[in-house]
Amino acid sequence: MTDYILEANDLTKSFGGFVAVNGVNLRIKRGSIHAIIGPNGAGKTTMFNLLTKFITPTSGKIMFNGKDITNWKASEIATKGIVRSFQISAVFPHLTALENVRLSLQTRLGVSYHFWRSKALLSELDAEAVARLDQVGLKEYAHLRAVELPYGRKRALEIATTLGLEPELMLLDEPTQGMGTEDVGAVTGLIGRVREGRTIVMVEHNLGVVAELADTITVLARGEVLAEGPYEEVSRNPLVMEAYMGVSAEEVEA
Ligand SMILES: Nc1ncnc2c1ncn2[C@@H]1O[C@H](COP(=O)(O)OP(=O)(O)OP(=O)(O)O)[C@@H](O)[C@H]1O
Repeated sequence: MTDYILEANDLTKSFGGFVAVNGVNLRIKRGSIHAIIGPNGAGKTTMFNLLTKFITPTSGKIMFNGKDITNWKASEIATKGIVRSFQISAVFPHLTALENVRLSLQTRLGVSYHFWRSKALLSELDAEAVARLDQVGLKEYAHLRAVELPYGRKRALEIATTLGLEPELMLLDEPTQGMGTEDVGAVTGLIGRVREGRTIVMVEHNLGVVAELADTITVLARGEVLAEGPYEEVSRNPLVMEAYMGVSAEEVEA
């Protein structure tokens, strides 16, 4: 098995004449947390959508565990161990936290349509769902409907439903977006806890979160890789500072 769970080779995506991602090479090390950052319009979301197969690349290749998955469908990858966190709206608002997690477990086990046949299976699923909720600090919220949960807890629920699918590779799209300091801390801690035994790729704007969690950071700018490395290294890179602050690399160095 290769050291890299996911690799993008010369990945390009054009929308009409506009090149949003341009010849990007990316290697995600097994067991790591890898963050993709960059200023607005850098191509992060496009890259994320390419890696999770929501959109098809114009050219280039994506390899997962050494297998070419470039032409796989989004629906196929989930059953192969790659799970993308869903937007909050995808957590069913009127189901309870427990029911939401149970649904993800049913999806994993392929029992969506006949789960009602077995009471034993249902209680087994319930026990596992409670364990997942406990893992993300939501056990005592199990019987609240998702809509009743505060924002940060909804994100935790979203992560619990993602975990329910037992992903080998978890892709998180801005996990702390729109959160207050307290929730950011809670979700950062949570990601740190659930990383055990898996690889996490995340697009994240909050550099504090990235500094705390990421082993490797890829900085995108104008659709290309500007820098890559650990936080201490990329945060001192004048090209990165320039991209973020809009001053020239020479000015930054001066
Ligand atoms: N479907 C599309 N059609 C045309 N242009 C697109 C499309 N999707 C993205 N783009 C363009 O590609 C560029 C990169 O967009 P993308 O959303 O990937 O950037 P981003 O780094 O995620 O930005 P942000 O931080 O603002 O979310 C932008 O200029 C955007 O306008």
